Amino acid sequence: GDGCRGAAFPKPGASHPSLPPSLQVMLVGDSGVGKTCLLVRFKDGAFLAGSFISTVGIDFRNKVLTVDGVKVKLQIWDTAGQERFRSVTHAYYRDAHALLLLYDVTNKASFDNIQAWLTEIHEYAQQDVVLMLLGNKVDSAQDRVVKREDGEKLAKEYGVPFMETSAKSGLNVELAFTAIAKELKHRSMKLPNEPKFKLHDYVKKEVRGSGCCRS
Ligand SMILES: Nc1nc2c(ncn2[C@@H]2O[C@H](COP(=O)(O)OP(=O)(O)OP(=O)(O)O)[C@@H](O)[C@H]2O)c(=O)[nH]1
Repeated sequence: GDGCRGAAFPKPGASHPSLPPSLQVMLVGDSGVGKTCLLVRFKDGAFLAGSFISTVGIDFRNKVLTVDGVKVKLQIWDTAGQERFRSVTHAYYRDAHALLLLYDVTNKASFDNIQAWLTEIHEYAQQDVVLMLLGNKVDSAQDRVVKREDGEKLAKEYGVPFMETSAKSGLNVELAFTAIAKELKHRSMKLPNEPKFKLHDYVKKEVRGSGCCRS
């Protein structure tokens, strides 16, 4: 059965700390910011070029990462950014351990909507949800309208870790999901003598630039 889905983290101090069978990570943000492409890049290492097919409702894929020698199974929920599917996605927030909130650096409106997304997250997600802000499509340097500093400033204002990514070139995609997996793993398995993991510091491993020539 799937009865463990959304199970709470083990109690701190439990004698055998262990990870929940899977950790739910949800991708949210306006339609067209690249949520599906980011997930496909992470899962399959590919970029789906061509026509844009909007996600209908919600979709998910699993990926197992090895974090500090421990296998972490991420169940990644790809939500539809379109307004008409909002009520569907609202129902999933509660079970999310982590949220990746995306905007598109070539689309100002998607950036301006981040505050509304944060309000929605505040309303529907767990209070201790792990949150990260991603500015996607940095490969499109000529079309960029949202400056890196704008993203940084907004993220700082809300105390949210921030990175710029490209699903097209792959820039920082693996790093973003690894950061989330590490944070979730450290939260649920507090091993003795293990230094505290700091997500805000870890995101500084981010590679700067457009990533245009990497893929
Ligand atoms: N240049 C560039 N284009 C991208 C990138 N990521 C996505 N795209 C393009 O942006 C469009 C939308 O991408 P999707 O991943 O389908 O967007 P989405 O956020 O899942 O959209 P919804 O499902 O409607 O919420 C597609 O045409 C992609 O090819 C990127 O990193 N760089």
